[in-house]
Amino acid sequence: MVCRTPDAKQDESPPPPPPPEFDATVLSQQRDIPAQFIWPEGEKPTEDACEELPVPLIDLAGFLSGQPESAAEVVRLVGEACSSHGFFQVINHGISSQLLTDAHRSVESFFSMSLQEKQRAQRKPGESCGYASSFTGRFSSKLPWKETLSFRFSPFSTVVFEYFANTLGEEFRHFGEVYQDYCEAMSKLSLEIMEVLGMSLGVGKAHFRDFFHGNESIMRLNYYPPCQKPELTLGTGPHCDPTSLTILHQDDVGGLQVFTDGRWRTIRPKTDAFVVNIGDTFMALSNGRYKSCLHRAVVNREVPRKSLAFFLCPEMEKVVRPPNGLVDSDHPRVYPDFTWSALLEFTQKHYRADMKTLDAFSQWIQGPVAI
Ligand SMILES: C=C1C[C@]23C[C@H]1CC[C@H]2[C@]1(C)CCC[C@@](C)(C(=O)O)[C@H]1[C@@H]3C(=O)O
Ligand SMILES: O=C(O)CCC(=O)C(=O)O
Ligand SMILES: [Fe+2]
Repeated sequence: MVCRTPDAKQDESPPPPPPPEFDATVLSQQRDIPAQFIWPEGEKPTEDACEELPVPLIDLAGFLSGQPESAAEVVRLVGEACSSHGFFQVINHGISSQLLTDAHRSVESFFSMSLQEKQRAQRKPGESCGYASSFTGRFSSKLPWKETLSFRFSPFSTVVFEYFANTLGEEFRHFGEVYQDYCEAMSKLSLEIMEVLGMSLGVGKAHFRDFFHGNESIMRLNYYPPCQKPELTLGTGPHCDPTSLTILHQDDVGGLQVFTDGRWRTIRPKTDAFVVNIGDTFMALSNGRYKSCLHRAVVNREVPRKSLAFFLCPEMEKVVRPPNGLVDSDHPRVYPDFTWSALLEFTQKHYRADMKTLDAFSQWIQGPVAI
């Protein structure tokens, strides 16, 4: 593979020095926010974005219990949503409300710890897992107003449980238990959704479920502290998820916005629903039929916001290629073969994920070095 460096994407002029640290307890109180957190004019939050985006609310009960008529309706609604913007919500998904409550409580207790304690899990440069207080060491401008804790999940292992016990210590055992259970439930739900996606694309129930059977996924806890200048910054900047399928649960605060039909609109939180969206890797697997859509998260002056994101990803070295049924003379291949390990490395080392990640990556893996 011949690699070339993608075009410089930011920081054309020398940026001011980054703030030493994003200590939420200090920064949330400040009337003025450091320059590195101020986003450019065209990317700042817009007031009209509070309008609600109508995304289908899909009741999975009938599909999960094998009722053919409900299943057909689920398949139709999911297919429609994924062909237009790739976002939908699911209810009656089989995840217990107790597990969700525990998962949100644990987010609260983790991020309420002192910066020093959280930094025991500090994310290392070039790695996608660990604790990050904003991305002060990683990017030098357009910093997100958030803290995150990310870790890997793979079925048939206790990798999440071990991560908490080994990285943070025995006293974090309980977090490990909660998130091991949560990730197992998310992986199961994502494979069920893969059945729906396979049926809606006409390649059969098993194709994508089998493809993701041994997934190597990422779980991310997002914590957005209050900000005294929310109109100047973003919690998560505009991006399409490079991963395959995202299952998001947001608390009742609100802040998720999606860009469709030329404008930003909000997906309001619903306690009993998960927000599901197609990521770039699934867009490639569907040969461009299903859309990975631009979204972001805004912050507010008053209260912290929490969200739990499970990013379904294929096994690292599995070739991402659409099934034969989705490729023909009317539908030639849109993206080259690639592995998730290469795309992940691209987003961690060479390119800051945005709305063009997949196109930039496709060029990068195919293109010769430009001299
Ligand atoms: C593989 C990943 C990279 C990011 C985390 C997962 C899936 C989504 C990506 C991300 C959230 C997209 C927005 C920008 C980003 C830098 C962020 O704000 O967190 C992205 C993640 C990352 O690179 O850490
Ligand atoms: O917190 C949210 O609502 C969205 C977060 C997000 O898009 C992400 O982590 O990829
Ligand atoms: Fe996202």
